Amino acid sequence: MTFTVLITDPLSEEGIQTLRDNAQMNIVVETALTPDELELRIVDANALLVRSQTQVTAKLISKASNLKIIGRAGVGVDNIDLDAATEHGIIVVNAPNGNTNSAAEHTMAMIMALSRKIPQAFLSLKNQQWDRKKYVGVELKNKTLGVIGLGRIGAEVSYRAMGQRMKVIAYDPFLTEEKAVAMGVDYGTVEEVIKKADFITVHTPLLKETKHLLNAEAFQLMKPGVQIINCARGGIIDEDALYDAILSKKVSGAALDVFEEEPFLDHKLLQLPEVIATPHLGASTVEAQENVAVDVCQDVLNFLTGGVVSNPVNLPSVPRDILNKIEPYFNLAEKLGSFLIHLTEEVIEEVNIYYSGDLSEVEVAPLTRNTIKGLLKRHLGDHVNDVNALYLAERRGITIHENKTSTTKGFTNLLTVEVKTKSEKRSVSGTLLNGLGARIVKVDHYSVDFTPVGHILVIHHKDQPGVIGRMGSLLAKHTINIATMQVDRADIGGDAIMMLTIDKHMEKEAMEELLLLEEIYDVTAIDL
Ligand SMILES: NC(=O)C1=CN([C@@H]2O[C@H](COP(=O)(O)OP(=O)(O)OC[C@H]3O[C@@H](n4cnc5c(N)ncnc54)[C@H](O)[C@@H]3O)[C@@H](O)[C@H]2O)C=CC1
Ligand SMILES: O=C(O)C(=O)COP(=O)(O)O
Repeated sequence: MTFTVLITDPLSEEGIQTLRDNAQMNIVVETALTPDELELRIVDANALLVRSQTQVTAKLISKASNLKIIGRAGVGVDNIDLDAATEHGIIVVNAPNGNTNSAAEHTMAMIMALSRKIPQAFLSLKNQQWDRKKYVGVELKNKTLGVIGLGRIGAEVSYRAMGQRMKVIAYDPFLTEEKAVAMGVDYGTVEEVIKKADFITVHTPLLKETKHLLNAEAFQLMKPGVQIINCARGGIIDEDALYDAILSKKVSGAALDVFEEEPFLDHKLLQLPEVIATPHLGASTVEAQENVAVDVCQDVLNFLTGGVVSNPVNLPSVPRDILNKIEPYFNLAEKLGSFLIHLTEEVIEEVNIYYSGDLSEVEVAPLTRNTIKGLLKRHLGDHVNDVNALYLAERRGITIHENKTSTTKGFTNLLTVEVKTKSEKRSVSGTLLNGLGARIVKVDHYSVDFTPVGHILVIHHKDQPGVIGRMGSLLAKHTINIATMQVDRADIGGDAIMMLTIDKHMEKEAMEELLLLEEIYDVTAIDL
């Protein structure tokens, strides 16, 4: 099988080579496509690789009928419509670690260039002016740097600023006072950071909550003469408010690497002598580009060849050691879901999943996704996958509860899935037997033991002599060979169940004839 990988932003060749080395990958590099051209090219793509420039909109995703994965060679995924990708079952991966250092170094370069007006002085010198008075700067030593967003880059910038003998005060929703002390920074609320800082640098993602985080109101609270740095995302700072704050002299300088609209050739902020800027160069170093391209291409390759990805954005990331423990259960979970969905024809309102024994001690979210994937596939088809299973269930109003219990019923691990509809509750339990793989061991309250593969018949009947023989003869008449068979009953002469695995698909006609047998209440044929 060949996979088409479409690359639409410039990516380091070192990364692309990882893909080229695999004979299954057909690499198409097209870095100058218009949005209309991209809509045509996306149709054949199985993977799309981008940086910040390609806009991966919901409209584009709706045309991407063969797309399985979007790889972002970098951190920010605000150019990708994540909801649309998730809804279409497309996994999004990024490369969050490879450009941290470069982005932090660029931020420091901007702070130093800003404080000493280096770009302005250079420009003036190039214009044959030897002007020393105009370009008097300020020292960084003993000044306070306010850091908003103390993640990977924010932290690296803080350490470097401390090296310049700056004081650092930071705000991040995940920052505790203890952690701040351990890092050597002061802890503050956004308002405290904004009020106390001589330089303010933002390092958050662009989210609903961070859009225009620095707005007219925030500028009001700042120290007169404050200097502003944005090497994170355009939109975190309200550009109109920054423009006004510079004109009013509240802000004495700003260094911007990113903008609300990119790319551009003309921007009103660049008309102001207090503003220095670079065209989104934070991650533009040889090292960072190599790192992010290698990381993201490796993840794309892993995903397309059935492996596990390291940096999923629209799936919770599970550490490798935990994944190793739960991966063997993926098939069991999906099979239980696929089996159970056949036991009811009513609308499912609730799913309860019980994890017991060994399973009560591990991270089970990926197993829940596999179970729900199995459940939904019968009616929604093969486009249901790990990425969109929970989203699709939620959209259908199905509530899902995960429960961990210590009741193992003698099994070392037991996974029970129960569905509730308006009028009934159906359940199935399975286990992973050492060396024997997945087994279904309970269907509703009946004990059984069979491998959930192939053609399965679930027959509810009255416990009575002769019924098994009549059923066997009828299947023989239709040349249906029984591979395995189990019987269990509630009471002698009461309700009973037969679980059969058969060697071919059960045709409708044979089903109807089985139902004519007076002791048989219902028959469900399941192909797993
Ligand atoms: N200019 C460039 O070329 C580059 C820009 N970036 C951008 O830098 C930003 C940060 O990247 P990383 O540090 O790698 O991400 P990260 O995820 O490690 O850190 C982001 C931090 O922002 C915090 N945060 C979220 N909402 C916040 C809020 N309302 N107030 C304060 N903090 C908040 C998060 O808790 C997190 O700790 C991203 O927007 C990324 O896209 C990253 C690399 C290069
Ligand atoms: O990684 C990020 O978030 C960046 O902003 C880098 O963007 P780029 O890959 O250089 O277009």
